[in-house]
Amino acid sequence: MSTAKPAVAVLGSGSWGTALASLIARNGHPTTIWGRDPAQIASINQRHENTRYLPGVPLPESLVATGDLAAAVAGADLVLVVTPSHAFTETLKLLAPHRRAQAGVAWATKGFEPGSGRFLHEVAGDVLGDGVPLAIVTGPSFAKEVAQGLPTAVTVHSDDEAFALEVAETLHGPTFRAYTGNDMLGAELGGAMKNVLAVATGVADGMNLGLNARAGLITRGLNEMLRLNVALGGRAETLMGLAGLGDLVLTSTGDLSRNRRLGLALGRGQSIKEAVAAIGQVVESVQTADEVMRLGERHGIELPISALVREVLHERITPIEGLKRLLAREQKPEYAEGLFEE
Ligand SMILES: NC(=O)C1=CN([C@@H]2O[C@H](COP(=O)(O)OP(=O)(O)OC[C@H]3O[C@@H](n4cnc5c(N)ncnc54)[C@H](OP(=O)(O)O)[C@@H]3O)[C@@H](O)[C@H]2O)C=CC1
Ligand SMILES: O=C(CO)COP(=O)(O)O
Repeated sequence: MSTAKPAVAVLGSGSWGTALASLIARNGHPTTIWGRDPAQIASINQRHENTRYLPGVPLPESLVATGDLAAAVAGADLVLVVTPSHAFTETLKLLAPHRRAQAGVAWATKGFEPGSGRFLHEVAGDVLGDGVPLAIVTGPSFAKEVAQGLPTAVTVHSDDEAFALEVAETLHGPTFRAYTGNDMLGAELGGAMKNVLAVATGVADGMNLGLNARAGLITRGLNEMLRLNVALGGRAETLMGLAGLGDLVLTSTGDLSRNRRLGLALGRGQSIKEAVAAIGQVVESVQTADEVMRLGERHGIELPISALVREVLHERITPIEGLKRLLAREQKPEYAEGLFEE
């Protein structure tokens, strides 16, 4: 009997795709990473380094990079999509005709389909059709730290328990814990919303508003996540775990976060254009803030912090005006009635 581990194709060769591909290759899986930039592909194959997105971090020699998506997925038992949310639908459409019939599809992208606001599991179900095992990988995980082998815990959610376990097993290793769950909606909502909320704490810290303000924003941000999640049918416990609270704390407090850094820059008076250009990588909140607010409006859920982040990101109000509006809100009970009842 063969003991070969399942082959994995990772689609997207930015910082997170490269870090996950490196982890999976180190776990002994034949691993191919697909990207669209020939310079990155050559650098991964020849120097075993992604000089653009993870400079200075050695990658395993067994990791193969290619610019040919069909070739990347031809032998794959599992496909992991790690492109930004704006490229998610397009990447799945490229994948669909080449995916092996038995290969399940997971993704580590955080956000919604821009414009439609659809959840990524809805997009995946639509593009790939029924019967394809789907899973989301999410949780507090900076690419750089994972690539450096620092301890990390994530969670894998799927409606298909066996597939969640398969994906978790592929990722799980000596310094990387992968938990499992079956609340795709809640897990996706947490990963998307924390990016928006991290901008708010970044703005407050950029304005030197202090540690009390930071803790208040994180906690009230969590409350926004919980209320929207419950209205959408997600489970509160998912948001109290790695996919929600865990990632919210990491992204709101860790300066490796691009969304936090965007907030810091805005709080210090930089324009959004300057700040995004200086970061030079994907900053998901810029699109996600609109989609979160559309979801809130559709379901009648008030999201004061997310709303102000959206206004600041569109430069319709300044951070100072945003702060004044938040502080001027009426006094109210901390929790909406029935929030934790299912
Ligand atoms: N970095 C992190 O720590 C984490 C990131 N994530 C999530 O992972 C996703 C990817 O982010 P991340 O890797 O960090 O982003 P990066 O900014 O590091 O890299 C983005 C990558 O996406 C590629 N890309 C952009 N548009 C397309 C497209 N249309 N088709 C194919 N590839 C494309 C870029 O290619 P090119 O260079 O050619 O533009 C680049 O390789 C995001 O949703 C993010 O929220 C989740 C957890 C951790
Ligand atoms: O999702 C992340 C960590 O879990 C990365 O956050 P940023 O996209 O803000 O860098």
